[in-house]
Parts: sequence; structure tokens; C-alpha cells
Amino acid sequence: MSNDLVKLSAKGVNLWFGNKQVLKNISVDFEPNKVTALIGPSGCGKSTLLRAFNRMHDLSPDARIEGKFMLENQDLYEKGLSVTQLRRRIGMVFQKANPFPKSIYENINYGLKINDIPKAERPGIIENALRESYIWEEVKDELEKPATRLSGGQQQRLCIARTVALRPEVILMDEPCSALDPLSTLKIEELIVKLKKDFTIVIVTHNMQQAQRVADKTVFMYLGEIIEEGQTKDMFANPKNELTANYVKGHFG
Ligand SMILES: Nc1ncnc2c1ncn2[C@@H]1O[C@H](COP(=O)(O)OP(=O)(O)OP(=O)(O)O)[C@@H](O)[C@H]1O
Repeated sequence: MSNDLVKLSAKGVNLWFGNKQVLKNISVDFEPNKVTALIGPSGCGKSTLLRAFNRMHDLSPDARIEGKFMLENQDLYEKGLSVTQLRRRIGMVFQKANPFPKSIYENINYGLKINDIPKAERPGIIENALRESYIWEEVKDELEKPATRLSGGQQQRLCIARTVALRPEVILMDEPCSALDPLSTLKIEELIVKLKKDFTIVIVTHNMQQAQRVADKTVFMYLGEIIEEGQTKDMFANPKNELTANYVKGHFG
């Protein structure tokens, strides 16, 4: 793939927790302004791979990583690279919404403050991030309310707003809808599809319908390896590998 079609990539990655090898010779490219879904049965290493891009295993003493993770030309594990700076370029949204126990406004303002965004610019950025995340109309009159009083779906959209406010290049999403009801899930899916105009998105999901609704490309993993990847439509309509076929048909997982 030519380089301008690659935003984020892993090359020859192996990862162990203690003696257990969890990722095996993973090489994958993620295209800019596309949504890519990582799918596969429980325990196959999807979250481990996603988290490795954001250096989330740095503090696990038993994690050992080989191979390269690149954001365009930046080696994400380069010695001396600031993890804070890296996470500004690669944001992450988790399975369970995790707003700070502060006001809705402050949840977004905090990240802007610690990243030295001038005070005068912050209200506009906060409003814009809330609008982009389809939550502004619901919260605009109660920005001082504690974020923890929002519904689960609203909290997750707030967490997405908190991430987009910092204008990362990539947003990693680890099962962002698994704790949400169907209506909130659809709102987040609509949001994900809209956000790809500005961001490159990688999403871990167990929900095959969700992968087909939101993802341009899909990567199927099994026991720590990538078995198949391709355009989502092709992978679901004509999987090349028998394991992929059985998984997408719901025969195991
Ligand atoms: N910090 C850790 N220390 C030790 N083992 C871990 C750690 N994190 C994950 N594992 C193990 O690595 C394997 C892969 O886990 P991972 O969470 O990446 O799978 P997954 O495909 O995302 O699964 P799920 O769909 O259930 O979330 C599992 O066997 C898990 O127990």
C-alpha cells in the first residue's frame, strides 16, 4: 500500500504477557479517514492490539513487545517520545464511559487546560466538540451539571467529545457501545460514521451488524493472528477463510 494510504500501522508485532504470546506476527495498515473494525472471538487479542498503539502496556511489567508501531513516519515506541504527546495524536474511547467526576464543561475543559490551549479559545472548542459529538442540544443548558448524572449513552458521547476536542489524528475505540442500549448504540454508530471525515478510526467490536454498519474495512483475528482483512462488504459476503466464514456467520465467538 502506498504511504499516503497508511495512517497507522503495525509491522511484525509479537506481544507476550509473561510466557503467554497474545499477538503473533501482526502486520496491518489502517487507512486515513476510514473506519476499520477489529473483530474476532473473545481473547483473540483485539484489545491488546488496539491498546498497544496507545502505549497502554508500558506500565504492565509482564508485557513484552517486538515489532514496529507507526503513526505515519513516527515510530510510536521511539525512545524519548512523550506518551502524553502521542496520546494527543491518538485518542482512545473505552468500553465503559469514564467521565471525570466533574461538570460536563470541565470534562472537556480539563484536557484543553493540560494541553495549554489558550483560555479564550476553550469555550468555542468545547461547544464545537459537543456539537460534533451529537450531544450539544441535550446538554447546552446544563453544562455545569455533573457528567456522572448523564445517561450511559450521553456519557459515552461526552467521552467522544472529550477526545475530539483535542483534534487527534486517530481515534481508537474499544467496544464503545457494549454497555449501551440499542438506541444509544445507533447514535454512536451514526457519530462514528460522521467523524471519519476528520479522523481515522479503529474500532473493536463483537457486534457483526455494527461492523457492517460502520466499518469500511474489517480485520478478523483469531488466537493472536490476523486471519483475514479486507473491505467489510467483501469479508461478510465472501469470506476467503473458513474460520472467518464461521465467525461472521455466528458459529463461534
Ligand atoms: N494485562 C494483561 N496481563 C496478562 N494477560 C492479559 C492482559 N491483558 C490481556 N491479557 C490476555 O491476553 C489475551 C487477549 O486479550 P484481549 O483482551 O486482547 O482479547 P480480546 O480479543 O480483546 O477479547 P474480548 O473480546 O473478550 O475483549 C487474553 O487471553 C487475556 O487474558
